[in-house]
Amino acid sequence: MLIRIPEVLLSEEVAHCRTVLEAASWVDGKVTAGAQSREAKQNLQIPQNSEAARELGEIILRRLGTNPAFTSAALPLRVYPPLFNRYDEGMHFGTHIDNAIRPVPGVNLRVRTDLSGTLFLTAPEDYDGGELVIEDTYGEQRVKFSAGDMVLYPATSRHRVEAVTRGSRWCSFFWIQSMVRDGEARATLFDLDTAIQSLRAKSGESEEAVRLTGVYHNLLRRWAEV
Ligand SMILES: O=C(O)CCC(=O)C(=O)O
Ligand SMILES: [Fe+2]
Repeated sequence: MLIRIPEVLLSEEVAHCRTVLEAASWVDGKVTAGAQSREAKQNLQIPQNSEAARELGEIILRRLGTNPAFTSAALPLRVYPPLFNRYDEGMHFGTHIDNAIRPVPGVNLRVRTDLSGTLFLTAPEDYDGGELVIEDTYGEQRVKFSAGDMVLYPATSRHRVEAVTRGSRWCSFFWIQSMVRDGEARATLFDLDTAIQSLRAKSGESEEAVRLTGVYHNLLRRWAEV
């Protein structure tokens, strides 16, 4: 399941990110790649331990923490500190799969990558190419969202970033360990939660809405690891 989460960052926050990133130093993206993806990866990143990554990562984590769509879709237990990449003209990232386990630098913590996220920091009209292509069970999905929006997709999917042919594509990317490891169970909970929210919006509180909310929490209790 691939989900678009609109307006994770407001336009002034995107602008702030870009200003900070413009002044940051960029290094070869291979520094955080696994053995296979290292061969496929050709982009730039800012170092994980830089002040810029820390400051912007905190802004993004704060926003995600209060985003109802992200919370409902990801049911996050841990979010990997956001990283920042860019693809200038000719850069791309060939087909790969993200590492299953990522140690968080500087702390004794590992994140199991259940979900991958890309948060777009460049408006789609400012570059050509650069689509994130995700191999879903329904076929290939080509993703290029507005600046401030993010895509959340199963980290089990093979994916690639097409070569940029004009301009430069800037993003933040990170991984999420979900409280609900199984993707189908997570998708069922997301569907149920979405239906309950829409039922409440249409008809207010009702006996049925209360019962369904109970079902949601009882399933979550069965399936969640915290
Ligand atoms: O740039 C992107 O959207 C995805 C980056 C990616 O797949 C990765 O770093 O593993
Ligand atoms: Fe990836």
